[in-house]
Amino acid sequence: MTAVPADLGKIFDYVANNKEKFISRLREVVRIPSVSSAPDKRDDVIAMARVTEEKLKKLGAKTELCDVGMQKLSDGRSIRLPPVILGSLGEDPNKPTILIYGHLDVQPAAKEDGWNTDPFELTLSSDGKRLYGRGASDDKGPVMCWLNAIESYQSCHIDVPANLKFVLESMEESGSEGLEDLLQARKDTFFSGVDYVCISDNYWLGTKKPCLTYGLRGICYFFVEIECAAKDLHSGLYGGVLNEATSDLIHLLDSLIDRHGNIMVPGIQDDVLPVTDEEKELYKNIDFSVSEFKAEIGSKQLLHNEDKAKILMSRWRFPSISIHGIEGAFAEEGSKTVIPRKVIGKFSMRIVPNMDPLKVEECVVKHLTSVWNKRGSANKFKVIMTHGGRSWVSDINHINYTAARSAVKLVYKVEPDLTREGGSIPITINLEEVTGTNVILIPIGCCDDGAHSQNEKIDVLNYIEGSKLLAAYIYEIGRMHSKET
Ligand SMILES: C[C@H](N)C(=O)N[C@@H](Cc1c[nH]cn1)C(=O)O
Ligand SMILES: [Zn+2]
Ligand SMILES: [Zn+2]
Repeated sequence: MTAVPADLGKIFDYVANNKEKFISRLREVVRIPSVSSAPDKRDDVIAMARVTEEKLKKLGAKTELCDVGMQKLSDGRSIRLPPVILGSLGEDPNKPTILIYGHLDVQPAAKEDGWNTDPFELTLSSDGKRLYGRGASDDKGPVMCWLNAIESYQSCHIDVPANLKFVLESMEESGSEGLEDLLQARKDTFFSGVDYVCISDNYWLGTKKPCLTYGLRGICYFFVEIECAAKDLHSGLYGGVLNEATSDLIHLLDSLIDRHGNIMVPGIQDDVLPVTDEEKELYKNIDFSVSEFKAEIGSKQLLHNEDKAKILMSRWRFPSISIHGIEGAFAEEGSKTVIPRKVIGKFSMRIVPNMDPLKVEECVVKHLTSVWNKRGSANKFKVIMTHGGRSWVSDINHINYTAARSAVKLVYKVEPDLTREGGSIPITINLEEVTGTNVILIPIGCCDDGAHSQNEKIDVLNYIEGSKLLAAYIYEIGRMHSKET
């Protein structure tokens, strides 16, 4: 392994010596419940953007809070979308320019969901190893790692060897509404002259070995709505006299996937590319333990039981459907005997290269309409795709990847695995298209961080070494770019 250059060594020491300060920085932002899917939390989402903008300004960045318009809610109301931060630090024509993307919004979280601590109060575990809180890993922790890295350069009086641009949005967890239009509008201004794009918004494949990620699945999110009455009804008085909305909905949802996880929507598999022999080879060498994976999620049996390649392919390169919930259905404690008047089923399909969200929408709407017509219920039925984002796969031979691999080796002293991921960052492919350059994902947290789940955390080690890693990535881009040009 190569030795750490002296300047980078100083930066690494600064990061290590400022661990408490950097943890406080994360604590301050976890405290803001910036849940993008909850309209009543919109002020907090906006506050989160403002607080982060101030932090960037303090580091000397030029910033702009961009208005991206209004959001139409399902109940007909409209509310303002949170602003997108565009920022830039450095404009030296002799340096490469890195565009950094991250998001400041989080998934919902409540103590009652089964959290052991307040989700919006960053809490250190008693052994001092883990930091619990919503957004600790997805994605406030990694965004703060960028700020920690920049502060470290500046405090050590070491020139940042690249110009940095930032695009920090606050609607990622809700389909990145408004961002694509902003990217198009600023294509020839803010987004021009970018040499590399870097995103830190995903996770290691395991808990011990770092990785770099070159692929993501896309996502198509659906709402299916059934209405059976003008008001909620007493099931003792009205049960047995009408088709209930929830039964109709469950019938529809059950038609989407079979017991083996096969998608039953006609046309969905048509565009999925066959697995090549070359691709099969890639899966053989990846460090992934099926038993550890099963233990982590606490599931006794997986669909593709002990087959490592099949499990990874099911997560990364085949489509899947997940049912997320039913709005309007009784879900609290106790035994309320209600017939809900209207229910909305929420499900999403993860999509893969060569699949088009519009075609997916067409297939799903056609399928559910056909199942609905066969059911012959007199209730009201509506299905809509609320957002659709494409998948993304990148070129791992680009200097962006070479620099990141070298950075991982400098910090973690291992060669990273190159992985794809089943999650979605819908704007990734747009960033690639708008800048016309390569995108890399550098994950900071571990696979067991519990993103979107109860007790989300980031390990102190990952947060601190992650701050070093991003500093080293900037350093390596600066070094390798000047050699290349
Ligand atoms: C991978 C990333 N950290 C993430 O969690 N993305 C979300 C994006 C999304 C899209 N619609 C709703 N959420 C995800 O993959 O679910
Ligand atoms: Zn995220
Ligand atoms: Zn997320």
